[in-house]
Amino acid sequence: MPPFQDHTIVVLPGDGVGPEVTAVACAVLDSIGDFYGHRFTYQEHLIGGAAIDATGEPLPDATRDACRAADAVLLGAVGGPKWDGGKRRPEEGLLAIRKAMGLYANLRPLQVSPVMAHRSPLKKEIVEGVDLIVFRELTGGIYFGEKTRTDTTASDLCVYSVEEIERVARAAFQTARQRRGKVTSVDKANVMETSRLWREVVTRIQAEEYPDITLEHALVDSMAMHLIRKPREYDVILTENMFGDILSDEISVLGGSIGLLPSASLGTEGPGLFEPIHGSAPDIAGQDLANPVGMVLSAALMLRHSLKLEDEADAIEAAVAAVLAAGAVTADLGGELGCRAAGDAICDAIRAIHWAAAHRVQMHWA
Ligand SMILES: NC(=O)C1=CN([C@@H]2O[C@H](COP(=O)(O)OP(=O)(O)OC[C@H]3O[C@@H](n4cnc5c(N)ncnc54)[C@H](O)[C@@H]3O)[C@@H](O)[C@H]2O)C=CC1
Ligand SMILES: CC(C)CC(=O)C(=O)O
Ligand SMILES: [Mg+2]
Repeated sequence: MPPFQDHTIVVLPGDGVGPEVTAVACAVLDSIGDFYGHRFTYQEHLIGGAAIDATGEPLPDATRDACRAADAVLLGAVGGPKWDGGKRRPEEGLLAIRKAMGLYANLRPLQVSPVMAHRSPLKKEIVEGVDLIVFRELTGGIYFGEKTRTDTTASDLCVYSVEEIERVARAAFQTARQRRGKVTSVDKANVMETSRLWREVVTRIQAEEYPDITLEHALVDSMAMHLIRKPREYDVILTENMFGDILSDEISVLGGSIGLLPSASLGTEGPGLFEPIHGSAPDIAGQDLANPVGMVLSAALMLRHSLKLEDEADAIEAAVAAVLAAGAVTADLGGELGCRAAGDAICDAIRAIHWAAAHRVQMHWA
């Protein structure tokens, strides 16, 4: 047996279902570590509402410093009604950690297998075989612009620089090169100046650096409709912060539940941050009802992108596919398992897959 390789993972459970799903992801990582020779050390830190309660701040300095020094960061979710109307908001902590770590590209992949298509509320023939990835710009746009408020008015400023658009566009085009070679850039260039700049920059980057990639532009309102009517036509979807936030929740319906979708937030250097696309789900928090799959698949993305452990990431994805096919699922997908039991099923599948592989090797040698 080779010596264990050590990896330090900062875990930010956050609020609501966050602690439930991050606990499952860590258990799945431990199962993978047992078979592939890795020892994951988890450093838990506060963020969001839990951090406000403990320190008054949604992103304490200790959390920010630990994230910057980690090999990678796993995050559950933040927010909830408890903090609505408060002086500080949990969501500020999430925006601040993304900015502090320079995570400008948020990747939200979706592949709809036949078994997922069967559980989707949309027609099977529309969703089966969907294989797309959203590249959402993550540290610019209206979420980060100046905010003002008087008794009678409120405003949120939307700002994008050429450089912010160029770097996320390059990331999307690079990925398209390894996929089916098509990028759909989504904006609102018929109305918004930031979208006109977005379209000009994306068009130039494609012409100058990625002439082999097919680029099409779509307006966000009709795109919301096309994604439900003909989702198989899309490969890489490139868009700004708020549009990407909204469209990726929409496409989660294609796969049957928002609880299934993972994400990777990446910058040019330094550790990535990995989180499911869903929020803190206060309506089901604390009841062992959350689907942990989006969080577990985020851990797989962490292995692939930050730790460069491709086989280990593949093994988690294979185990998740096996449990979904076996119907070992939570209530959002019509199943009877709780969050913890769904996690146990994934760990069991990892053991079964590993045992079968080892057994085949022995039989081959015999
Ligand atoms: N990344 C983050 O931390 C995010 C945080 N939020 C915050 O979360 C709070 C709740 O926001 P909502 O709009 O309700 O969005 P949400 O994503 O938390 O929940 C929307 C619906 O999906 C369900 N759902 C979400 N995750 C699920 C899972 N893993 N398994 C099964 N069902 C799941 C919920 O029960 C709810 O019915 C808000 O405070 C919001 O600001 C929202 C989005 C992202
Ligand atoms: C809660 C937010 C800051 C953003 C959000 O909804 C997301 O990143 O999915
Ligand atoms: Mg969102």
